[in-house]
Amino acid sequence: MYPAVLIVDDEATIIDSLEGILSDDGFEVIHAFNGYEALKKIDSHSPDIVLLDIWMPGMDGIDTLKEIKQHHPSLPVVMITGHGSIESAVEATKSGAFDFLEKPLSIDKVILTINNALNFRKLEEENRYLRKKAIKKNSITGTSPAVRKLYGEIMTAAPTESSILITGENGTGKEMVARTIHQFSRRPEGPFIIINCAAIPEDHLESELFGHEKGAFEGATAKNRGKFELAAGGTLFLDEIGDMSISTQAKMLRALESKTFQRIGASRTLHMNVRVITSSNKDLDAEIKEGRFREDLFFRLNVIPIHVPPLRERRDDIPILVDFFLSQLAEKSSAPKKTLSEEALKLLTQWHWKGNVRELKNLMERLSIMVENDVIGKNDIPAPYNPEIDNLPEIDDGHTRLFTMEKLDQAKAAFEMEFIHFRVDRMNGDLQAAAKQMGTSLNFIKKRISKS
Ligand SMILES: Nc1ncnc2c1ncn2[C@@H]1O[C@H](COP(=O)(O)OP(=O)(O)OP(=O)(O)O)[C@@H](O)[C@H]1O
Repeated sequence: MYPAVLIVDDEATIIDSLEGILSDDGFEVIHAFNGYEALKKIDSHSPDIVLLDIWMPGMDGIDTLKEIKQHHPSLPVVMITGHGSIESAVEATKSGAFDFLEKPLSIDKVILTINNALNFRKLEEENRYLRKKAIKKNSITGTSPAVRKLYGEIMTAAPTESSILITGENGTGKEMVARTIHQFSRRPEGPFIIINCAAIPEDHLESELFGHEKGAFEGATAKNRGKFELAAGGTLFLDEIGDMSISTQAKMLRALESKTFQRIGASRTLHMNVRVITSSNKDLDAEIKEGRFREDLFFRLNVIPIHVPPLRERRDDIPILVDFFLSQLAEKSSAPKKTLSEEALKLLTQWHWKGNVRELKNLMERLSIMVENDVIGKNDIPAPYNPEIDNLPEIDDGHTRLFTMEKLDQAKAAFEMEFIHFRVDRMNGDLQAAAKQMGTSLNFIKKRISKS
């Protein structure tokens, strides 16, 4: 299919000559003599690019451009201008024109500009596609009322510029929520920068956040841009904010209030252009009471609070998450997708999931590697998730000791003792029950135990 170019000009001679040149170059050409006709032709012919004369009677080029951009924001528009009309050119740029062609038109320049615009559009489309894919990959799986409520909160908060504090236990998906907010924010094309306050030594955190000049402190051998600069135009996600020291908290508050900051060792003040999202798995109210977290900073960060509930409070999501992770793993390893038997799934929906979604994700990875069958059964679920499978004791020491024995009888007896004690412990000291389980008599056990 040939790319379609819409030429909009009130001068028939310009249209004729451009039409001739572009048709010879393999473009499909459509024309319009004024802005109104152009808007109609865009709707009826869906051109790939518009060449638009800036000076036209009636609706002029700038007004037509504004209308086009309002209804077709991704359609590239190249303005055709008279020589030296700088003011109109500036206004057209502000209104979203892709480029300019100056009259008298040069054929080579026209073709080059059209191709640039078409390539740019293709790139933009690719970006949009990749972004959609990223959103899908990062999307919060789950249909429980808790997750639906969370989605609602994310969608309300995302398009604002307010600070957001995300709370929730480890592994509940706080980072994922922050990424989703960024993707649906007003700045999705901007960077999403993460800094984990707990993972960075206290004396490095300030320079990581604000950057430093060469020589600002011992070891600062080169200038370094901080995360506030790197996140410009995008979102800065401060994970585990509860671990930030009081002195860094003070600097952070100052920066957020003034919307400016300085690199360490610099005199120049930089303007801050970031959306700040923070997260914490600590109870910040308690931290404030203990004097470890500044209340004024908390209010600054907590303009919109979002709580991510633990997995045990949204067990309905477990089957969906299991299916989601198993699909993801199958895709990654190009192997057939595994499923969980009903009994196996039942076991998992009963577990308390202290490590939340991360723990579930890790278990699915482990099972998909360890289990050969396509259906993962109840017996494949390991301890401690499966109460019917014993949690084996730490036998390493005993193991070594048994293997240092030379005589088989001696090793057998030693093993027997360990085994009996272990089984009796498992039955909370109930010798009768342990004997039954082991298939021996009560007397036999008693004798053995009295020997030890
Ligand atoms: N609802 C969900 N759907 C799909 N994957 C999820 C979901 N929630 C969490 N995950 C996955 O679980 C893992 C842990 O999530 P994430 O890192 O966002 O949690 P977190 O709360 O930020 O953890 P931490 O407090 O330890 O930093 C990630 O691999 C993430 O992709």
